[in-house]
Amino acid sequence: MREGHRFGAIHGFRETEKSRWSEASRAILQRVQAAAFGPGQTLLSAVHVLDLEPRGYIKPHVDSVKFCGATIAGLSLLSPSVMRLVHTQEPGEWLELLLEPGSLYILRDSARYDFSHEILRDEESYFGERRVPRGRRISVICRSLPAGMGPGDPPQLPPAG
Ligand SMILES: O=C(O)CCC(=O)C(=O)O
Ligand SMILES: [Fe+2]
Repeated sequence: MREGHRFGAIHGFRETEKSRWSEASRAILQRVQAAAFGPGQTLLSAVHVLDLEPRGYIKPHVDSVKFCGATIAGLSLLSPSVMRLVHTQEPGEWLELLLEPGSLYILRDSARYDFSHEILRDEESYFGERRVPRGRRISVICRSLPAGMGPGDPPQLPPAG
């Protein structure tokens, strides 16, 4: 489906966009949104749900500025995983995040625009010396809208390949 914002970067996955949630899930999403977004930010109306199989991974990419604003907030569920950020101009500048199940990462401003993000495949899934075996991972991702776009004008994404 809609993967125009990082075309071809994700392997071994299925995904959907979801606007309707149970009351219990809405309460969690509200906590995520309160933690990640400022009052001046408008969110994409649908939340992105990505289901990555144990052998699935995400290659380095920067989400397209056409489809996503300054903030990306992702809740990781089920398997732990390692997210690596690499500066797009200075590849020697990088860092890794250990995404435990139930953890929330927030990529904002420079982390969102100046660094690529990726989820390491099982064979490369180490956090420092620590091996982080990959199982199925589900992420629930909220994004702000690009500036100047209203929530009623969802961006037209190209069809998935
Ligand atoms: O699964 C994640 O946490 C990140 C997904 C991602 O980078 C994307 O959909 O652009
Ligand atoms: Fe991304």
